[in-house]
Amino acid sequence: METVILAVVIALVVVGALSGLVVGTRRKKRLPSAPPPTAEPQITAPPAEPHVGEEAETPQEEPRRTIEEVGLPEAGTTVAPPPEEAAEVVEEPAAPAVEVPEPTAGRLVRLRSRLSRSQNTLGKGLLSLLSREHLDEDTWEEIEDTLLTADVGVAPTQELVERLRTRVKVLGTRTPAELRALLREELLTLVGPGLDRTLHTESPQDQPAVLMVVGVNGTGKTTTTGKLARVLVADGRSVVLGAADTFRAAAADQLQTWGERVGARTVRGPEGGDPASVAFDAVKEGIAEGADVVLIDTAGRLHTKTGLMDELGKVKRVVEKHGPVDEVILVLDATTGQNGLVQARVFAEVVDITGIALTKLDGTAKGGIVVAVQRELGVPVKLIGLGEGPDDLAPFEPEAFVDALIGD
Ligand SMILES: Nc1nc2c(ncn2[C@@H]2O[C@H](COP(=O)(O)OP(=O)(O)OP(=O)(O)O)[C@@H](O)[C@H]2O)c(=O)[nH]1
Repeated sequence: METVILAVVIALVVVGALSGLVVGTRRKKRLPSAPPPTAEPQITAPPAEPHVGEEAETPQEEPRRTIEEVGLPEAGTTVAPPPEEAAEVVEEPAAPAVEVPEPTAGRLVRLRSRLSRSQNTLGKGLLSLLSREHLDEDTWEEIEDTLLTADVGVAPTQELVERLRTRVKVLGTRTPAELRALLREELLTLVGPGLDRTLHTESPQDQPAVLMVVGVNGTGKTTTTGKLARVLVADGRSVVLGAADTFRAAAADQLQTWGERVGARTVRGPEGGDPASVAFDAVKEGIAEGADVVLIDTAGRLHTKTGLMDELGKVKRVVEKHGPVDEVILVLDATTGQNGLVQARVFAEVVDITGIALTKLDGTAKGGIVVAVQRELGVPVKLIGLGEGPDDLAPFEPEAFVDALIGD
């Protein structure tokens, strides 16, 4: 009986052990077929960690560099990332391409055809009148009218006609070549080949030269300031721009765009802010960064002369706290003729103009304004605008100008 009980117990133990083994194996086999982990992460991030999901889709603000933080390129060079870095800068906000402006030397050669196209009616007209067989009073009157129509001005016209009369008489017979040479010489005398047309872009002090650009809005003042920055950069100078035309926000934007194209920084203030303070800050910035030239674009509203006088006078006085202003360039639109002369007079009463930039000479036959405005102000034309292109501003060269007038 005891043996039977022992056998039963052993049998139960064996069965129990076997069934335990089978269950264990089954459990192990079930593990791989367990459901895969859900997309939801099981571990919750601490509250400070960034969330995933919707928030992850929100683009993170790229830390944008302010213009002050952007390193300026070497003047006159194109900024292109080295090839090995190109792949890394994909995420960078697109930097405006820095252009290499056309060199100033020889610009007038390229632009000369434009000058001839617009101006040669004056020269050709004079030549054909002078070539007439009989130079009677009517012809001399026509010569006078031709000069007045081209805006040469009354006094210079009379002077020129007098000199031509005398010289033609002395000449006796007139060959076309002689007449051309004579006219060229006299026109050149009238334009003033001996005037100092150097743009003073080097300060005698150890600081940037300061150039103020003044003129009535719409004459091409901001455009000329921008083009002038390119002229300077082309000549290897570093430039800071001051957007002191705070009256019109678009003027500051426009100037900044010109500056960015050649890597020049623009100092600007709030719309309607104090122009003198912007001008002051621009010079301060120019000094701080060791720039060669600071160009200040000013507002030219001619509503009241007193207002203009106050504003421009103040800008100049405030800038002069840093040192003297090296140039005050008056921008005049050549197409406005006598009106331009009136503007010139008003500005000359307000500030000491040191040079004239005559714009839009490509759009008028009245190139005689060069002579008239120089006489009016006793100041030389230093720059001429011959188109809307960024490099369509050239230093004024009397010989090239007169040659364009009389044609080849
Ligand atoms: N054809 C031609 N157009 C020019 C020349 N210079 C400037 N312009 C154009 O004249 C227009 C007026 O130029 P702006 O520079 O805006 O005039 P602004 O005097 O600064 O006037 P505000 O911006 O209102 O202060 C622009 O369309 C220029 O492209 C030039 O030499 N020839």
